[in-house]
Amino acid sequence: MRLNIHDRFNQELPADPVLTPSRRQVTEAAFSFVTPRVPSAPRLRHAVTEVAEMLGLAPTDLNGDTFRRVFSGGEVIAGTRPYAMCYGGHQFGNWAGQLGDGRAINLAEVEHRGQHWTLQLKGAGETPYSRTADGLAVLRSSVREHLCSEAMHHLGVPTTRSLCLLTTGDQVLRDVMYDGNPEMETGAVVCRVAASFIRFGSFEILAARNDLATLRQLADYTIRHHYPEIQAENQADTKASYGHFFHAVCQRTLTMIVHWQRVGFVHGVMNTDNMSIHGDTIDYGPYGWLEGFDPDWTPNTTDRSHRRYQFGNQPKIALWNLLQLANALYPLVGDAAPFQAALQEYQDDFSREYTNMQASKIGLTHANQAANEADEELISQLDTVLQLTETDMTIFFRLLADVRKSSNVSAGRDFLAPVIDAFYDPESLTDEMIEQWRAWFSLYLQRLNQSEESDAMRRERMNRVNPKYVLRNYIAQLAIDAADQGDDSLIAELYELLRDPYAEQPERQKWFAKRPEWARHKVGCSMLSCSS
Ligand SMILES: Nc1ncnc2c1ncn2[C@@H]1O[C@H](COP(=O)(O)OP(=O)(O)OP(=O)(O)O)[C@@H](O)[C@H]1O
Ligand SMILES: [Mg+2]
Repeated sequence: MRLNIHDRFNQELPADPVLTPSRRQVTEAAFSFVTPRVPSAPRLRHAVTEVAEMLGLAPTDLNGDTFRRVFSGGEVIAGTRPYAMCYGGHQFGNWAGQLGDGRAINLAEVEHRGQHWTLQLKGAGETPYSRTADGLAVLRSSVREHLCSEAMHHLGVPTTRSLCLLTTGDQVLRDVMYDGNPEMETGAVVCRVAASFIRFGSFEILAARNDLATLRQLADYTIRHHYPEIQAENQADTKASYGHFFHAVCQRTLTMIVHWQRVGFVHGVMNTDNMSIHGDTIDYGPYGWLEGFDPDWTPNTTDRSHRRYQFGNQPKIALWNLLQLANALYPLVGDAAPFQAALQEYQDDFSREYTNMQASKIGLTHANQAANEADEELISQLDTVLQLTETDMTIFFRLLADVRKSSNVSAGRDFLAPVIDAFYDPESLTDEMIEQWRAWFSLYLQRLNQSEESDAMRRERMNRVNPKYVLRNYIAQLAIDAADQGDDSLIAELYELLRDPYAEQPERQKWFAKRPEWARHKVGCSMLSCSS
């Protein structure tokens, strides 16, 4: 197994001089060197050939002993020095001080085909940032992280990738529902891959400590390697470059959030330590997928009372998080204007991009123009009717593509036939609800009939925007239950399914189904805790 190692982060930025994993505050440093824990009996459970190829690995490497040892933490790649990054963060709206990679360990950076990738193990043991926890991860949460990273990538959502999932052979104690019933679970490690794992909190911790020298070093480093176009344009004016950097992060974050809302993804813990400066989705913890279309829904039990991170709040929370990043970068510039301008632009652009995305989900085209008022009305009314009775988001939008321009909505319920499978209980639709749906469909059909486009063409366009298959909460749980019994076939099957989420895949139609009743209140299917 050969990787083209080209480390930069741990070469160019200041290191913590202490080399033990003793828990501590780490100052004037961007990271600490650490050694991954050696697992007792590592076993490869699933690997992604496509990510391996992206890194320059051969498919045959995946089955080798070296691969198993390196990506379970048992062997350090020659010439590399693994490290944990120092960062802080705002958790649920409050400043939490130093957090850092408590169980993530960066192995190395790899250069392949002109691109740089950082390899990071999650769950490979203690670091100076582990605080009161053990540095480990369990199979349950690792299956979720591994499958969802790849599913999101194939949905077209910016995300960290996942190279592989291994179990360590060690047991890990976890209290899943924080109710005083801890149990032993199977330990696991995932290898994540991203351009870098620099987070909003990486800057916040340095600003909070007023360590402007390291803050500037980190900002310069990030711009130099990850936003080189900004450096090129602002050679003579580094202050301006920090503002441009912030602007670029705002725009990438915006893109990521619009995608989340498009596919019905709820992150669950949008703390600033879980926000990537690349606009990648990072930290697949208590995330979930909207099943019934309910903007108030959050899967995270820790957030049950405040619902800060519910689906409908995600755009606003991203803005709040960006404001924290602006505060952290401000001392480097000393002028609030560029930050305010970028935040304002985020809001303006967001509302336009969001409406356009929603319009595309119902098949409207605007030939590069913003949606007009009538279309906005159509979109907002849909939001209301979707919530009349429990209606599956993914299934509804996918089936909506089957509606014909010639449909007759004047009487009866038949006009709902194309989308009827999206309703959890079609019997619960009252006459009044039917009339609301009828009103919406009449407007919708009027709008569709303003266009010359054929039903087939519109359907094709809509099916590229509305996935057929997403990693429903209960589906992930089925894969976890099987993996817990040693059977990884469902992980492999779901990985294949989710590689092509917009395709019909008739042979896998059983996964195009509403959440079954048994999963409605089952832990892991509708409620997720942060215990992972
Ligand atoms: N089992 C654990 N051992 C040590 N530290 C942990 C553990 N679980 C979480 N942490 C730390 O607690 C903080 C918040 O955790 P959070 O759940 O956001 O992250 P995470 O799931 O561990 O990781 P990441 O953000 O890297 O995906 C982070 O500093 C994280 O490293
Ligand atoms: Mg995290």
